[in-house]
Amino acid sequence: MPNTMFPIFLKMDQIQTLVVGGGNVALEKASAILRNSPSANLTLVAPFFRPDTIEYLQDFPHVRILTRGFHPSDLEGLDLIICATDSPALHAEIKALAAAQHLLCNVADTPPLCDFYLGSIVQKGDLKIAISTNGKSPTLAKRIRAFLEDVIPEDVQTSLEQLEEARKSLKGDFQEKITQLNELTKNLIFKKKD
Ligand SMILES: C[C@@]1(CC(=O)O)C2=NC(=C\c3[nH]c(c(CCC(=O)O)c3CC(=O)O)Cc3[nH]c(c(CC(=O)O)c3CCC(=O)O)/C=C3\N/C(=C\2)[C@@H](CCC(=O)O)[C@]3(C)CC(=O)O)/[C@H]1CCC(=O)O
Ligand SMILES: NC(=O)c1ccc[n+]([C@@H]2O[C@H](COP(=O)([O-])OP(=O)(O)OC[C@H]3O[C@@H](n4cnc5c(N)ncnc54)[C@H](O)[C@@H]3O)[C@@H](O)[C@H]2O)c1
Repeated sequence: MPNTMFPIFLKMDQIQTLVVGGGNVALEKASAILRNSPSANLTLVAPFFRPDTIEYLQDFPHVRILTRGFHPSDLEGLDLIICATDSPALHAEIKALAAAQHLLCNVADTPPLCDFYLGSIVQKGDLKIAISTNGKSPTLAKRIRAFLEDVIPEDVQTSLEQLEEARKSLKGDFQEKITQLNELTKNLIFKKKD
């Protein structure tokens, strides 16, 4: 069965996200979000925060840190929730509550409880590529990210900005614009080897 998941790119400053947990895995997931979306509306709730987590979050003063156990009322007003505690029982409880409220839920170490997976993300300026292995090997996803980071030219941002300008200034109907943009980008980044 191929990977049937549907990737989307979320505007994290327009939705509310909660990470439950304050340890290593919570830091991994919170930093994955903030690396991509520094202005994400993010809250973390946990009775105990590891020093590394607190230190990382100091650069993001708008992120709310609640130093207490998870409470079901924490789900009010949320759009996304990521479970990253050391309690599988709590994760199962949160997943059930989230499903009842149509909230999208990720349970970091339990794929069957996830409505969505985090991807490995390549970022070069405005270009962003998300990689998934269908949960089969996050390590391979990481390797493919490193490979793409290496082969995608640093000046891809310049090309993107030029294309944005061209896109705005092109005249003609929709089909003509597509033809012109296809022509402009024909030899831009990757040229098939003969
Ligand atoms: C991509 C990335 C995004 C991120 O987290 O930011 C991500 N995991 C990353 C790294 C990573 N995670 C783990 C290792 C240790 C080595 C290994 O196990 O391979 C490493 C490698 C490392 O850290 O070097 C442990 C692990 N992860 C999951 C399980 C449970 C299981 O598989 O059953 C276990 C075992 C826990 C245990 O042992 O108990 C599950 C998931 N991890 C996913 C995403 C989702 C599937 C993505 C996909 O479709 O590929 C999914 C399904 C759910 C989710 O978490 O969203 C990020 C790479 C970022 C980057 O560097 O680019
Ligand atoms: N550290 C890793 O990279 C890693 C790798 C594979 C698997 N795991 C598993 O993932 C789980 C989490 O690992 P970790 O290293 O992040 O653990 P951790 O001890 O660093 O963090 C656990 C966090 O869960 C919080 N927590 C506990 N009860 C809570 C509650 N009721 N409400 C809110 N938060 C609560 C704790 O306060 C703490 O912040 C563990 O079960 C671990 O075995 C971790």
